[in-house]
Amino acid sequence: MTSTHENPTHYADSEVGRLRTVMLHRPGDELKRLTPRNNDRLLFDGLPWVARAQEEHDAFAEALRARDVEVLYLTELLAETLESESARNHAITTGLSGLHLGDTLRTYLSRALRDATPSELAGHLTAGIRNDEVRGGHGLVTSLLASDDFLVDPLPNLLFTRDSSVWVRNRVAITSLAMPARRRETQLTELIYTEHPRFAGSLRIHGWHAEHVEGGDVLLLAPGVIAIGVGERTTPAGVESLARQVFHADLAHTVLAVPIAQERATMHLDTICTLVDVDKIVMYPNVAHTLQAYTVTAADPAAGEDELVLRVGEPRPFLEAAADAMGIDQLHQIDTGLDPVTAEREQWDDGNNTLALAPRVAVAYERNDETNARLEDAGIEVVRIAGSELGSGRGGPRCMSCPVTRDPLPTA
Ligand SMILES: NC(=O)NCCC[C@H](N)C(=O)O
Repeated sequence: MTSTHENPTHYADSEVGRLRTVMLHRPGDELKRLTPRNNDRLLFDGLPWVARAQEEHDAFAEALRARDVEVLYLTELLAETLESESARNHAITTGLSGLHLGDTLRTYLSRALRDATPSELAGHLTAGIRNDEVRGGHGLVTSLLASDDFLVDPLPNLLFTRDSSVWVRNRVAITSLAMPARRRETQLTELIYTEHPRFAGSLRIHGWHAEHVEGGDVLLLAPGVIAIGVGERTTPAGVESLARQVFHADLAHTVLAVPIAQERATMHLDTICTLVDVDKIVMYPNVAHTLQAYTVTAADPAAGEDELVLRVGEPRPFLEAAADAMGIDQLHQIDTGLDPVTAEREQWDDGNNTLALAPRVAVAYERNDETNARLEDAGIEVVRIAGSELGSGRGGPRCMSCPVTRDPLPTA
């Protein structure tokens, strides 16, 4: 294993503590699977020019390394994980569990994948397997499926590592993705966190089979305070479940459940707002005044009961509820764009989706001129990256990064 060392500390208690280690996924062959007929189902708005997307992503990774951030690549971690035989067996069994395969084809593919090298297997699990790529083993299912049907779906949204796992203090939450096109991603992140030596012994919360929670909805507003968007992806039951777990493990004292419109433009809370300082948030102004939050805290279990009781407040304006929970006078809002149309365009282009590298330093797509100018006016250093091709999957710097280690912020 060359790219990683064993058992370092993994920890994140905020959005803005100095970023030390991040997991990215360099876009690969899975993006070459996108066609005009499957891109909607696979949650891409267009067909990215893959080589350019890779260049843009390499520049993103380089900008992080230039700030002394350790970059881990999901595919490298996966290939290293698959060196273990138990991990290979598990990955093959779960990867081929779809009922559309049938027993004959499943057995054939399973034998073929057992002969693959770890990096070939990682490639098949991420780029998928098309019917016409199967040589031999022909049976009823392969004959009846169309030649370009996928036997194992590609995972083009692996690019958005934010969504498939979240570190909350020293625990990692394996999320449970709502959209069928993304569900298999968390089988891979779970495998990495279970079997890769770097993560051996990591404590866990949640799981891919649990209520839907996506990482893009989870914002670590401050140590002990977590905002969770509830909308197209994370469900009310998902928030309840995660809140219970973070309280039970003493990872947070307050969860803010934040309803967001169930639309593609606002698929996750981090498409609407992200923190750029301990008390500054870049936010889509068209929703800022209507965004509400339910403040959730834990009460002691009733006598004779084990289960934590969740105390749920009345809905309040999000910015007020957040400032109260964070113990600050005000959470200052920096608007995306100057007028509603620019704001709508820049929100769509992930202007709100920044990745903080430290308090007052954030990575942002260069295309969002007005948002970036407003961030700079507010004293934020903006590290601009290109995203013309990366953006076709509808995610920005925050979506494309899973912080594994950030320096702790002092508790308020
Ligand atoms: N946190 C995020 O907003 N992630 C972006 C996910 C984009 C992806 N194409 C999706 O629809 O899930």
